[in-house]
Amino acid sequence: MSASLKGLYAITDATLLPTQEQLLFACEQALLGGAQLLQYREKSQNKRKRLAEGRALANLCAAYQRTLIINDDLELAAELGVGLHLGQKDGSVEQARRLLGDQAIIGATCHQDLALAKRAAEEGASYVAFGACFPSQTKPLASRAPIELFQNAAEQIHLPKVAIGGLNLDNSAQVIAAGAEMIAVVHALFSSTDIRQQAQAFSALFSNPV
Ligand SMILES: Cc1ncc(COP(=O)(O)OP(=O)(O)O)c(N)n1
Ligand SMILES: Cc1ncsc1CCOP(=O)(O)O
Repeated sequence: MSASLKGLYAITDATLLPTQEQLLFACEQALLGGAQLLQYREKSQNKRKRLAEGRALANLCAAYQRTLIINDDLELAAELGVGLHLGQKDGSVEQARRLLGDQAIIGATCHQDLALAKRAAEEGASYVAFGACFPSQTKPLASRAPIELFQNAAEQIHLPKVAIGGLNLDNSAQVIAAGAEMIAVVHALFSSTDIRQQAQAFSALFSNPV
């Protein structure tokens, strides 16, 4: 299945979605609302829980022909046969590419650093992620990336660029206009009382740029 690396990138959060039932319901709503990528971001060390939830999300994504991305955990991504997102301390993109194969979607955190993005591209990343664009409730200590970075990146990095951090319906349009192909959202999506409708509203920003 070839993934579309343009649009809304939904990222789960265990505080907002503590049970597997809530997780699956919320993620299905996000997919129904048009999320193109879904990332399972689960920081617990409970391997059994991570495997069970990861497997359930992989099945859900397969049913909707969307791609699941596992945050940080190459072993779990390989076991499920899905994509992977790596932070700078989570292992090398090159090694992940060797293990997961040519078709896997592999993303890399590049903070606000174009040199990191160039290296990720050379190592075989599918997308690069910059942020935090705005103050983030989910990750308050995340370093900040200026919006202008996306304009500079457009000339130098020939991969889809994902924006993350504090993105909501009021501030995402300017990041898309600056050149981000995807916006990755946790709080403004999964804290919504109507996740499907919220996902639709985020997705519409890509078809109706302001
Ligand atoms: C799409 C996307 N971009 C950046 C991150 C941050 O990843 P990382 O640096 O590994 O930090 P944690 O998410 O592990 O706190 C991401 N998860 N997804
Ligand atoms: C994982 C991560 N990395 C930088 S900001 C962030 C959290 C994004 O969550 P939110 O959309 O709630 O700000």
